[in-house]
Amino acid sequence: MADIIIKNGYILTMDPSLENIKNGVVVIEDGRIADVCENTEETADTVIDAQGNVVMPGFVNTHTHAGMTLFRGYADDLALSDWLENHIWPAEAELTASDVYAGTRLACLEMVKSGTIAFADMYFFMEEVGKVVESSGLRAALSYGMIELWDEEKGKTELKKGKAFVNEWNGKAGGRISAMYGPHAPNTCSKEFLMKVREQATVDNAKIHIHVLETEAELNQMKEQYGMCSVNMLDSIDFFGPDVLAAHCVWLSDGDMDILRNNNVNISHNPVSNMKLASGIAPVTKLLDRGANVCLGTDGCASNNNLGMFEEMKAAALLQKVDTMDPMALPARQVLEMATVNGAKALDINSGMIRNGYNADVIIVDMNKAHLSPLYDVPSHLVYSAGSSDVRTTIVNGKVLMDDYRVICMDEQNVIDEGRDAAEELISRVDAKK
Ligand SMILES: O=c1[nH]cnc2c1ncn2[C@@H]1O[C@H](CO)[C@@H](O)[C@H]1O
Ligand SMILES: [Zn+2]
Repeated sequence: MADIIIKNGYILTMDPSLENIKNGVVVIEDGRIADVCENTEETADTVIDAQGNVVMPGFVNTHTHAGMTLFRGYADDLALSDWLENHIWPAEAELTASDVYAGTRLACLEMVKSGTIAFADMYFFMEEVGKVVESSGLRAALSYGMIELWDEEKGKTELKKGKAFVNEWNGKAGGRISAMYGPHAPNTCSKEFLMKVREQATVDNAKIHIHVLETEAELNQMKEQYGMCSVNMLDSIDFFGPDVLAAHCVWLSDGDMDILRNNNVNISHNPVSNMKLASGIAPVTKLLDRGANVCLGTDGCASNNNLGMFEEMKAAALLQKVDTMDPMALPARQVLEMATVNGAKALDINSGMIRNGYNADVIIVDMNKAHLSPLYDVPSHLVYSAGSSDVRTTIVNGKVLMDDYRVICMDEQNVIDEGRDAAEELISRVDAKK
């Protein structure tokens, strides 16, 4: 007997070797997808009727600072340097472990509700993030954000903290958690420090998560300091490889794109954050044309201001169209791949497709809605018309985290209340310091 059978749904497999099934069945057993077919004789403890729904792989959000939900709407409409240096960093200086716990719970609640099954996080007090991920049932690739700022002593303690986190958390929660090294960016960490991080990551067999060329200011600073851009500098120290997740990558030359592609670097595109902070437009179409693995991320809630992947997909598609002045650029199907298949590849998890043997990380999207009728083309609706609140059911590792709009893995109202309380106290501490 199977654990879960989802029947009568439109199965959007995202598997290039398996066509979508108009009225199909997904069988889940021991955390894995055991069968994808038109009919089954199999029985299960839980049978979900997905009539009028789309059954698809859940989203992978490849760049977040989950705890920053506490700063949602706190400092908007500012330039990135002003935003970060005068508002966010002073506020983060007051953050406590319990704040990050509350903020991350709020983030995980939002992700479960909006169909995200895994996320790549870079922040502080990462043990708290680990605890929240472990109890929520989600998957995550977690990294302690190391900010060295050309201070050798600080660099040593930062790397030590990063390493302690990697050693303790890599592979935790039955493999749902992986731990990465998180050097913040090439303009906040020295070349020497980045070399040490690269070496340590190889020794520990851990991946690396880093911001790369998010702004023109970073590009200019790097040129002044090293006589070359971030990508060339990182390439000169053999930093790149398929184990690197580079967020943003907005200010790339054609040569940079070749370097990223040739080194199989995973690129997390964050269009909403890039638009909100006016960072620029990443050359996504060119990267994809080269065969680079480009996935999607929301960035933190202070620059988005939510963690919804539906919005992110739509923004990604529209932004490429207007940038290239080509309405055929980044079509719906391709942007869905970025949000699922490519994200799973970046985090090296067997998710992102509805395929036999893959992780049972499945979402059910309710299409029986006014704004989703009529329905001609499923990918088109998912990218251009659907929204986070259309997700009905979220399953991760074969466990139902949200069942028919009811969150099971946590107490929803409690998480909202505690997040709000933590934010209020945090900001009053910040104000008191002014
Ligand atoms: O868009 C961004 N660019 C650069 N840094 C960011 C962005 N969003 C958040 N952080 C910052 O990165 C650190 C994570 O450890 C935090 O300081 C967070 O505020
Ligand atoms: Zn970021």
